[in-house]
Amino acid sequence: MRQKPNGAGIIAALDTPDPARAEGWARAVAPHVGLLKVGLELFCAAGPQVVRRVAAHRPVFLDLKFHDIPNTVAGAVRSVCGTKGEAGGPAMLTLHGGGGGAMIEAARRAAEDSLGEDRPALLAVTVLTSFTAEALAATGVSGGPTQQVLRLARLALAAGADGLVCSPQEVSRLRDAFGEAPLLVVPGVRPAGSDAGDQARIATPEDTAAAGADWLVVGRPITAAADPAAAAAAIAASLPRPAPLFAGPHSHGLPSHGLPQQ
Ligand SMILES: O=c1ccn([C@@H]2O[C@H](COP(=O)(O)O)[C@@H](O)[C@H]2O)c(=O)[nH]1
Repeated sequence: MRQKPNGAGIIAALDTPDPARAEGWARAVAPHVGLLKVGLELFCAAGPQVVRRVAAHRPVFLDLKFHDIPNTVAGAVRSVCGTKGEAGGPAMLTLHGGGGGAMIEAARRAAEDSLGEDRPALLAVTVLTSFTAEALAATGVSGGPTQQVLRLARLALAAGADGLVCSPQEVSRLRDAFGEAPLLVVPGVRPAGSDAGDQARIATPEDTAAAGADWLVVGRPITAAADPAAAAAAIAASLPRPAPLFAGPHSHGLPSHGLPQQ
C-alpha cells in the first residue's frame, strides 16, 4: 500500500451533451469530489463556455486529449487557456503521450506563455483504459500495456508533462519508476460489482487509491446512478484516505489556479 500522503480525490466525469444536465450533476456531486471533468462529449456539444459554467462548482479537468502537430496543439492550448474566467479555467488538461516529445514541449511552452504559474497542469494520456493487451498489439505496439505506459510516461515527463493518465493497473509501476512527483490521474475505476462497460484495465476505488493515484476519474458509476450525489459520497467514503476537498495551492501537484482556498 503506497497511498499518497494527501490521500486520493475523485474527479467526476460529466459525460453528457446537455450542459444543463452537466451543471445539475456538478451541483449535486460538488460536495464529494475535488474536480469535475469536461470531456469531448460535453465540450463539442456546449462549447468552451461550458468550462466556465462547470468551474463555478469545482475546478475543471478538461479532457480533450490533444494529439496533433506541435504548432496546432500549442494553438489549442493557448485557446483553452483563454477560457480562464473569474471562477478559474481548467486546472488540468490532457494531451496524448503518443503525440511525442516535441508536441508536449510545445504545449508546455504555450501554457506557460499564456498563463505563467497559473497555467493548467498538463497530463499525458498513456494507453487508454479501454485497451486490452490484444487490442494494443493490434495497433502495432509490442510489449503490452504496462511497457507502453512506462515508455510514454518517460517520454512525456522528460518533455515537461506534469503528470499522466493511466489505468489503475499501472499506478504502482509508475510510482516505482518515477516516484511521488508526477500527478497520476486514473480512470477505469469501478466500485465492486459495478458494470465495467467499455473499460478493460480496471480496479476498485480502494485499490486504485492504495496503489498511489492522486485522482480517480469516475463517470458512469456516478452519473448513471439513481442518486449521483449518494454514489459520489459512497465512493469518497470508500477511499482509504480521502483528499481534503478544499486543498490549498499546489496540493496534489496542481498549480494554484482554480482550487478553492481554505
Ligand atoms: O484512458 C482513459 C482516458 C480518459 N478516460 C475518461 O475517463 C472517464 C471514465 O468514465 P467512466 O464512465 O467511469 O468509464 C471518461 O470520461 C473517459 O473519457 C478514460 O476512461 N480512459
